[in-house]
Amino acid sequence: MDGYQMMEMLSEEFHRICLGSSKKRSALYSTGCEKVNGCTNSDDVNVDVNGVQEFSPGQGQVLPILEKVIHLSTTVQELKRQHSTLSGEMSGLKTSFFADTEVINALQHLSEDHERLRLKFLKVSSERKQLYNEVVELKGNIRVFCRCRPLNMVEIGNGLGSVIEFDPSQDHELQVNCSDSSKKQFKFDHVFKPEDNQEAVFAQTKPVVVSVLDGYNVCIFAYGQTGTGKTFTMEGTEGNRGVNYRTLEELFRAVEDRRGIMRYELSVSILEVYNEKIKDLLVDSSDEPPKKLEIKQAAEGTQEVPGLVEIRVYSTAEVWEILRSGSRARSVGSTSANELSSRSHCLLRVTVKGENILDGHTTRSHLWMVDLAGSERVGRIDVEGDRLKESQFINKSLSALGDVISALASKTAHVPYRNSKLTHMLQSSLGGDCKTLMFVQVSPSAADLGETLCSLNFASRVRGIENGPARKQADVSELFKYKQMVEKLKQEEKETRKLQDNLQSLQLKLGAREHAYKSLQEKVWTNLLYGYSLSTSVSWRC
Ligand SMILES: Nc1ncnc2c1ncn2[C@@H]1O[C@H](COP(=O)(O)OP(=O)(O)OP(=O)(O)O)[C@@H](O)[C@H]1O
Repeated sequence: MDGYQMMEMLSEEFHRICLGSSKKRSALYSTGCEKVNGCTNSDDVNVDVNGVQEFSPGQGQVLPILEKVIHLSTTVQELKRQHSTLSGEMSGLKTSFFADTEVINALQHLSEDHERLRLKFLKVSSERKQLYNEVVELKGNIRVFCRCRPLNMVEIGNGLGSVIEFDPSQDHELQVNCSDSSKKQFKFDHVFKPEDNQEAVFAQTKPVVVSVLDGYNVCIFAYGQTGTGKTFTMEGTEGNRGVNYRTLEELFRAVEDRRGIMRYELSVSILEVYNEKIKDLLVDSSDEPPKKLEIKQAAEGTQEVPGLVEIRVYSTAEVWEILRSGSRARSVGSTSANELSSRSHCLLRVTVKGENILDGHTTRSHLWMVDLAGSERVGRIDVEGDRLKESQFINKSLSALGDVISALASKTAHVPYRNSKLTHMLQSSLGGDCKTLMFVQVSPSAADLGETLCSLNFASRVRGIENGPARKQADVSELFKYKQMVEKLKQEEKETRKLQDNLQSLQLKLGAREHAYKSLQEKVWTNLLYGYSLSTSVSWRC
């Protein structure tokens, strides 16, 4: 029972007792009713002239009533005292609250500042996005990196030397020593030497992958002969993680960085294209035959694969396991796991849903990371039966990919996406505003010279059409200017975020004070009302 309920009960009790007492007095003095003989205990009964019995306190009850009256008077006094203390507290709080005009004014200013900064931030964000996009575009929407693996133990043991030379002053060039003693020069957007590690590779890749958070579709693929390091570059190993894992790690980092401004949802799918059939690598197909997956055109013009598993990911910790399980499923059912892996295209798709908290703008974009099938020519492998069929499918899809990239780079009206499952699936992420990055992987071994030249020629065609030397020359100074602008905008973005945090904490403080004030006010009013009614009742009844 709380204080108010107790007061209420006491008030009723008091009222009942007083009413009984007053009725008794009236009966005694105005109607002349007589006390019934023999009724001497405390529950005396009076009988009026009409024979109606009425409860009335006898002499033995007067004392308890008086005691109760005294007790109630004390309670009322106590309540009055509490009320006056609370009133005092309330008026003190009222004074301090309203006297604190500085805080109120500061909050008003902050509120205005917040609105101004919010608008500025939206403008700056959209400029940043635009500039960032321009920077990536200036570098080329289709970019080609070349990575050369080190000679392996077998090659060294066989006394094979490297046919590839790197000029230390040229990050973008390599030279191949041909068998006829001639030299062939190749130029790419970046060349990674055998000693370049996974960090160095990702440092160059990062600007492209982050575009997916701004709503751009991105496609990265590793192309090259079997054993040249496509899987090493894309997947890597537990202690030497590749582009796939590092990309997700970077995306989580950037998502955290943009918290409070953008809300993101990241999910991953892993699939394989083998002999022009799509297989979901995140489905356990050991129990039942795998579901047939097809590419469908969605209403908004994007390509979707209905039924493809998408796993929502929240942190890098769970990503590695998902990537490993996808990779394990890739080799299931193969008599020679490594060979099958090189005969299929493995695709990791990251779907990013973004929402700008400030203006409600939403985006949905895909980032594809593709470990392509080995590009070696049919002549070098077994050309009978299933292997011949596999090789034909691989050749067909790789040349379809080459055709698509060439068509995009030369801006022809028709882009032949539908010539293979691979290019059809990647349609929404190749061309237009999308960023494409190709890793051409090569072996330095003299034994692989022919394949190395084939891969480098293919990659040069992909790159050459898009980035003519004249355009690249003109872009360098512009690029520098844009880089500086992007840095400045990033700084402004940081400051805006800091101000927003300050405003938020001030708003919280104000809310807490308002709440305390309101609850105190309520308490005072309730006490005032109950105390007043009780005191009135007591003084009136007494
Ligand atoms: N840059 C590198 N540094 C060190 N080791 C490398 C590098 N690139 C490749 N390797 C090693 O070479 C071997 C073959 O690499 P990997 O399996 O990645 O080639 P691949 O092109 O994906 O082959 P496949 O087409 O069969 O899938 C692996 O043992 C890998 O660790």
